[in-house]
Amino acid sequence: MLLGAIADDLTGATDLALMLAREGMKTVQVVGTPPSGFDTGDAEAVVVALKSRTIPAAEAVSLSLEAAHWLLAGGARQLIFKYCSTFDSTPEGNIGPVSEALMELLGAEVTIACPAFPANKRTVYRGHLFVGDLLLSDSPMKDHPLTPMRDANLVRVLQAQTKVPVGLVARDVVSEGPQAIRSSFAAAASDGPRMLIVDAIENDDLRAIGEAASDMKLITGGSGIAIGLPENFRRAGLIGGRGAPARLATPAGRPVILAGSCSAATRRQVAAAIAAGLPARKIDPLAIADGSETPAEVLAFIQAAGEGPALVYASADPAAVADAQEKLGRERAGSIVEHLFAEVATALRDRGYTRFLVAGGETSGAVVQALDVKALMIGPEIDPGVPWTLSLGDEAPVALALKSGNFGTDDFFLKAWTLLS
Ligand SMILES: Nc1ncnc2c1ncn2[C@@H]1O[C@H](COP(=O)(O)OP(=O)(O)O)[C@@H](O)[C@H]1O
Ligand SMILES: O=C(O)[C@@H](O)C(=O)COP(=O)(O)O
Repeated sequence: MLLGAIADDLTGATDLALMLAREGMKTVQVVGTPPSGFDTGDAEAVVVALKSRTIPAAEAVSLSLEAAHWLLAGGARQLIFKYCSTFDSTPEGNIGPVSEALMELLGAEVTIACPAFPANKRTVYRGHLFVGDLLLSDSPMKDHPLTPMRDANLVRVLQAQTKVPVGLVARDVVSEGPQAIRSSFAAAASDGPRMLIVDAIENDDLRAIGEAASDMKLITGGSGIAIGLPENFRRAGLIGGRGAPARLATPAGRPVILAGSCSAATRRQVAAAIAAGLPARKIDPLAIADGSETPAEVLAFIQAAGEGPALVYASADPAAVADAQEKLGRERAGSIVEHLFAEVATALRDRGYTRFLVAGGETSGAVVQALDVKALMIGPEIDPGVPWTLSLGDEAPVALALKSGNFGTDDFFLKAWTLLS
């Protein structure tokens, strides 16, 4: 293993693994930190998927350190801490505390923090994060059920989460290329530990940043920050050229769509699927809480829906989410939905379902944990940041498309299936 990554949620891990695979590294994604001795085969990059984005900071730090120790023991020469391209975090973290702990572990004087992912319209300019044409704080992320993002100034957001001084490498420097960027890292390091937000508005910026960071022990950011890293290993003669994208041996079996994301993109995808005539059932946290909606009923609906994919969705608009959270509490409203999806997914797998399309990072984490999937092979890209994957090491493998809430075109739930044989 050359490159080790720790991702704070499952869809984020898949997004990063796809990026590394596309850039020519043999990449495996594992779910949680595996036991020592776990075989990652000939993987050149390994991404550990955690579910640590919204848990208490101390727990996130401890899980991330455990993953880091495992990756280092496996030979990783450089670590990436992958978080969301919309910098999803709470005022307490967990981006700051985890980055700080990993810097300490690695003895890193300086690290970068760059969530830019231009293919999905996330750009950073003058330290401010844009989602398409909107500042993060004006985007639908301001209403996220678990991590509402109300400030687009990343220097300020990150500084509130860490005692390590946070600085900025602005686009003026980035556009001068790898040499200038590297000099700005060195200047920051000479002043003591630093976290640097780095501007990037296009892939060429990210490739230049990647080249400049070839010697950096820890790199943090969205999947975009990884775009230039495989080339460093290729230049050093450590990896081969870019191969053809992996083909998945898709298991025979029935398909289902489980959507727990309330993002604007997922809600559009739900609407498009319903408009196209997919059998669909909406579930509501309040109904689950009072017992009027049960996993058994949801299961019966899916099984009765026929051979094509049925859709079960909790996706709701910000007013409905706020109402559920007011009555149940933010955490319980989320976990009650996640538990239902987890239970339904397990029952479906036991009944021969093998193709799962899951929308939402936390939701995917809950489903994959329930299915007891230990590792994933990355398959064809459905849309930027979202591949089909195949569970590894299972007697009865399942195909999983784990969709980040905000990713994918409106017809994602319809078109994804065409990539499976
Ligand atoms: N109707 C709802 N009301 C409140 N919370 C909800 C509702 N539907 C889903 N949730 C919760 O919102 C969270 C969405 O997070 P996640 O699955 O990570 O989606 P995303 O990828 O969009 O961030 C999950 O915890 C999910 O259970
Ligand atoms: O970086 C991204 O945007 C994604 O990889 C990601 O982390 C998304 O998280 P969710 O929106 O919670 O799925």
